[in-house]
Order: sequence, then structure tokens, then C-alpha cells
Amino acid sequence: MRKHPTLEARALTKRYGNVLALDRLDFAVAAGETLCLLGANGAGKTTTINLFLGFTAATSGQALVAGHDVATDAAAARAALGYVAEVVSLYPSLSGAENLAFFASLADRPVDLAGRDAILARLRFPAGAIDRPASEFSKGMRQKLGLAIALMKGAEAILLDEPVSGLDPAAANDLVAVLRETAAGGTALLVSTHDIFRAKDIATRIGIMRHGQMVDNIDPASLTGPELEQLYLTHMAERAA
Ligand SMILES: Nc1ncnc2c1ncn2[C@@H]1O[C@H](COP(=O)(O)OP(=O)(O)OP(=O)(O)O)[C@@H](O)[C@H]1O
Repeated sequence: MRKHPTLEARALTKRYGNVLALDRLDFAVAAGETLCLLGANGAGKTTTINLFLGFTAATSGQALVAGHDVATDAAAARAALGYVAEVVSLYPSLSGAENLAFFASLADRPVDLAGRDAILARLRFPAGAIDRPASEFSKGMRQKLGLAIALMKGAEAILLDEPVSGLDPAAANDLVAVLRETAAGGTALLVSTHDIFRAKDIATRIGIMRHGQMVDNIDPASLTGPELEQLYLTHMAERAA
């Protein structure tokens, strides 16, 4: 059965003055899939995420979330979307629970404690820590709370900017496992990263970006880590040539 994409970029193009940040980008991410965007600084990863979030408008082309065009159907697109920033913003003096309740109220979702606790358990958020002030949370815990906010909202797609950067290896491994389980639960994930090896662990597809284009779209299972690294370096060398 053909899966309808939860996230879709159709000839998505963004120009900042003379800079062509995104150049007719096409991709689709279905429920249960994770697309990792890999690319050097300036390749267009963050611009892609910002266009889906509606932070900036496309010059041409479309960004669709659950079939809703971000430009013309912004509220419906946003309702289907979750976002986990590189540094998840929380109110430091509020507890994790109070932060979750606040963000759930913004999304117009009443807090269902049983549902919340099931999500926290799924994300392996440390038991009991949810009642501590957010200022005490590690980066990994903040990422998990960001994911919990998105899941409590019922987001069909979650965008993550550099989710494993700055995590120690154990926390990164844990988050990778959590992301895989989240996708397996039926959410579509779009992840921007510089980390080739983590991308291989997280992704069902890897898109290599260069100059605002996706120059390769790889099944990570088809390559070993070193093969993927070599392919990536070849694409980057082409850039320099
Ligand atoms: N607000 C802006 N105004 C002008 N140019 C911008 C703006 N945002 C991004 N750009 C340019 O668009 C291009 C793509 O940038 P983008 O931030 O999307 O890349 P990236 O792949 O996310 O890089 P990084 O890995 O450094 O985050 C770059 O040339 C960048 O300088």
C-alpha cells in the first residue's frame, strides 16, 4: 500500500538576496520514516526546517505537513508539527511537569497525566525527575522533554535540529534509541545533523545536501559507516572543486 507522505518538499526554493539557500528541493517523509539531512555549514538544512515551521516564507515551491501547505494552511500545518530545537527552551524555574502542562495548554491539549506518564516512560525520562526544576535538566533530558511536548501535542511529524550535538556518548546512544522508537510509533521525523555516524543509526533515509540541493538520497542500510563517510567526503570535495 502506498504511504502518503507526512512531510513533503516540492521544488522548495528559498532565496536570501543573492544567496540561493534552497534550490528546488524535493523529498517526502512518510509516517514511521526518519529523513536525516546531512551537509556542511550553509548547505540549507536549517533553512529547510525553518520553511516547514513557517518561520520564513518560501520563494517558490511548497512545504506540506500532513497534506497542508505551510504557506496557505499554516494553522493546520503547525498543528500537525512538533519541533525540537538544538537547545530546547524551557522555563528554568518551573518543574518539568509544569513546563509540559504549560506547553500542552499552548497546543490546546489538556494534560492527561496517564498519557503524559506513558510518553515519558516511552522516552525513558528518568523516573521522578519530572517534578524537579528544568534548570537542573541535562541536555539529553531537555531533548526528551522537547519530544514529549511534541508527542503530547499529537504531532504527526517532528523536526529536530542537531539533536545529538553536545550529548555525551551514552546520552547520544539513548536519544538515538528513543528517536528510532518514536519513528517506529508512526511519527515522521526530519533531522538536521552534521554527524554521519549518528545519522546512519537514526535515519531510514539520508539526504546529503549541498548548495541548497539534495545531491544524494541514501538508504543507510546499504552502506557501512566508512562507506557513507567516504561518499559524503566525495560530495563535499565536489563542492570545493
Ligand atoms: N536569514 C538569512 N539571511 C541571509 N542568508 C541566510 C539567512 N539564513 C540562511 N542564509 C544563508 O542560506 C544558506 C543556507 O543556510 P542554512 O543555515 O540553511 O545552512 P545549514 O545547512 O543549516 O548550515 P549549518 O550547518 O551551519 O546550520 C547559507 O548560505 C546561509 O548563509
